[in-house]
Amino acid sequence: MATKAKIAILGASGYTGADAVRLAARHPHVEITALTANTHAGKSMADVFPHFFMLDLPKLVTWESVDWSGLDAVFCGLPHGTTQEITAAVLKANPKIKILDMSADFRLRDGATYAEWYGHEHQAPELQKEAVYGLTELYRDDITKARLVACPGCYPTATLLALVPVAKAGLIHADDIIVDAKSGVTGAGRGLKQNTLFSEAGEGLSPYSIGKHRHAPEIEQEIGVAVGGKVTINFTPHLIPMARGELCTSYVKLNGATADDLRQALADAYKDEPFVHVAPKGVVPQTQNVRGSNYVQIGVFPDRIPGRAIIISTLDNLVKGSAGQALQNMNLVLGFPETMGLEQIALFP
Ligand SMILES: NC(=O)C1=CN([C@@H]2O[C@H](COP(=O)(O)OP(=O)(O)OC[C@H]3O[C@@H](n4cnc5c(N)ncnc54)[C@H](OP(=O)(O)O)[C@@H]3O)[C@@H](O)[C@H]2O)C=CC1
Ligand SMILES: CC(=O)N[C@@H](CCC(=O)OP(=O)(O)O)C(=O)O
Repeated sequence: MATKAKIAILGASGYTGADAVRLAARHPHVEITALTANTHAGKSMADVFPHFFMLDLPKLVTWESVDWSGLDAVFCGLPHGTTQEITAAVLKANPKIKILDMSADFRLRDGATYAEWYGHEHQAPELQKEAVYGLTELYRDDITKARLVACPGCYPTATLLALVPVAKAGLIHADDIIVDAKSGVTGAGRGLKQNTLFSEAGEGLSPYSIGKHRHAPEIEQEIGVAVGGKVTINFTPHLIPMARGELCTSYVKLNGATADDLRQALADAYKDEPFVHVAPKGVVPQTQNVRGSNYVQIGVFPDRIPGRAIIISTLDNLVKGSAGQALQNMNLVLGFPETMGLEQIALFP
């Protein structure tokens, strides 16, 4: 594409939308043409996010007032449940536009599973069928051809990148996986919530949605695709007192393999992947190694219990866990080099 691609970012007054702005603003082939908000519509981006003082950005408007003609791609950083009808309206106005959805609205492939976990029938079932699951490293070819990319949640991205290659190779028992996950509080969005107040999240570690988090069926769906069968996993997320970052510890039962075999299988699977780093033996992944970057780091360790291993994976929930992966997918659907605009090194410490 010779001229710059024109993009809109829906939900730009939220955390994922703002990180999409941060990344897209420095992408050499992108022009940010429209930014939307709900309660913040009418404000400038610098009013809502003062750290954008150096950028000349469009004013925040409601999504209904955007002119979709002439746009090449749209990032959706909207609460789950709101994106289905908005996406349908956008695609009706411009059927050629590419959608990079960061919400959960199009990730589950099965309508009944969606209704069970999200409490209502899907509002755009045809689009749900059309959507491609946007975990870049697993579905690159399909994403390249897609019009609607359902970018995975932060927990599924971290977990699936750690587990899919070893489950697919039969090195672990896919029906005996325990995932213990921790997320920084930006994972819960920018809206005011009691549990993300500094006084309540700042000095504690809180498990939530124990045994029933809506990302469990998303993870099960994709491990199920990898092994060709139905699987159930045990998944417990925790809110941890840091702004951004996520770390998942997966406890697995080995199927005649060793921890070294798992590490080698992961290293082989990701040897050409620009954003997945399989740590050498003994190197412990930590959130600081990936904060602010689009990288994922994975480490494998033998368990003291014979026949078991522990896989640790970490990412930044607002980058590889949402806006970065969406931009990576935008690069694919618009034909730009996949890593363009995404090669920032982690902000350490
Ligand atoms: N935060 C994270 O780490 C991750 C989030 N996600 C998903 O991405 C999506 C966005 O998350 P996040 O950025 O954290 O959320 P935020 O709550 O920070 O932002 C939500 C955005 O959506 C706008 N909005 C809210 N309601 C409506 C509506 N009814 N119609 C139109 N716009 C609306 C808000 O506008 P206003 O501010 O003006 O009210 C705001 O711009 C969610 O689906 C989330 O689950 C996915 C992966 C990681
Ligand atoms: C800390 C926190 O609250 N995290 C969010 C997950 C963020 C995310 O990835 O949610 P989506 O599936 O909607 O994209 C949660 O547990 O619901």
